Amino acid sequence: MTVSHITVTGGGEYVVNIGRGMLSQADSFLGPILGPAVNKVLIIHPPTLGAVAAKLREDLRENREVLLAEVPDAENAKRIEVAAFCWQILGQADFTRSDAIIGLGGGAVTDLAGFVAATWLRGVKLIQIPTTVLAMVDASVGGKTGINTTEGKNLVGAFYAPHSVVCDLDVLENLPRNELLAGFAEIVKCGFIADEEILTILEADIDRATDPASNEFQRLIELSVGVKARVVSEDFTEQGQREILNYGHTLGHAIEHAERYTWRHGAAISIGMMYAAELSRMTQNLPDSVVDRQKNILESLTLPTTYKAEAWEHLLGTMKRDKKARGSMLRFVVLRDIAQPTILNVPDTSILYTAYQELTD
Ligand SMILES: NC(=O)c1ccc[n+]([C@@H]2O[C@H](COP(=O)([O-])OP(=O)(O)OC[C@H]3O[C@@H](n4cnc5c(N)ncnc54)[C@H](O)[C@@H]3O)[C@@H](O)[C@H]2O)c1
Ligand SMILES: O=C(O)C(=O)C[C@@H](O)[C@H](O)[C@H](O)COP(=O)(O)O
Ligand SMILES: [Zn+2]
Repeated sequence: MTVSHITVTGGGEYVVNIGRGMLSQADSFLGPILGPAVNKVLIIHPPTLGAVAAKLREDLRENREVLLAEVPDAENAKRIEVAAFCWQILGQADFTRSDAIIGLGGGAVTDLAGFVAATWLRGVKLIQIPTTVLAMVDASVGGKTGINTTEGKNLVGAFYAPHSVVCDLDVLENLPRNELLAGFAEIVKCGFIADEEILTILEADIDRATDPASNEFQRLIELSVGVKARVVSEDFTEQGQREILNYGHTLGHAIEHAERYTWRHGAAISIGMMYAAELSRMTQNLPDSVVDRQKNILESLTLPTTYKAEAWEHLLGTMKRDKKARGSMLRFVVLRDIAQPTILNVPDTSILYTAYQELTD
């Protein structure tokens, strides 16, 4: 079993383990990570991972009590009612501050599990076991946890770092292809905001790059986690630098809201990144070649890059609730060039509409 380790220091020091075979030796690998003081573990998981969760429970239960919380699939997990369901299980099982929560699932579950761990007794040990590409490279690392409200995406949450992250690539075996490709949107994001090697690997051979069995795939996971780890270690609570991880998310989150959370996060972010690139071309002189390069890479992953013209007013209204906004000032992450992100303050929304017109079918 070869496992690489990336250390993150934001919000406490922890390790992201990336490799294969870790879950097949769950007790010998996860036991020491949980530690001897943990008597009870709650594994929060979606229905699709019921069998994986049950196996994990069998492997871990010899030395501790293990409970399962099956939560609704995908974005339906990120609701206050679901957090309350988890709190109820923890309360009824007398979970104390020396016990632990495992988030086993995609980004929706790791966001929820993180929020539950941050809020139960004001914080219990959290181990993230991401099971989608997106959750491995992004959601499980960095400690942004949260749920949605009727008004928008991730509007309630906490910064709460995990104790450890376990990315076992073997778990991706049954991940549907469209989910796998959607996760690549965040990998592309890391390439454009911080690390051109990611783009080079994607362009060299997209089939190998997206094959979970290939070395290129593992390298992309490691490079992307590396980008995230560096950024969140510098700025855990998003006082500045961390905002670059929001490239493509201002419009992307508004699209997710407009689509009532039925779209994959990565698909919405793909369009959002094209929008940010158009804004960058208009305001930062981002070369046409970079905008075209981003479009080509996203299209090679079959990710969407255009959206409905008639949606603009609704999207603009939702973007005003973006966490980067300050008063009536919308703020966007834009690029001066590859790996040169900066913030664009937008007092006048006319420029936003002009850029949007470039995206419409
Ligand atoms: N906290 C952060 O920093 C951060 C970063 C990026 C995204 N996010 C959040 O992550 C969420 C999106 O995450 P996602 O794309 O992983 O989606 P997701 O969690 O909804 O999972 C996608 C689908 O894949 C299924 N699935 C998960 N693992 C599987 C597996 N191994 N095999 C088969 N099916 C599997 C799930 O049941 C679900 O239907 C969004 O809510 C987004 O806001 C958070
Ligand atoms: O970790 C971050 O910081 C990010 O912005 C990563 C994003 O990919 C992620 O989607 C995050 O959940 C967005 O957070 P939000 O603060 O814009 O809600
Ligand atoms: Zn994201």
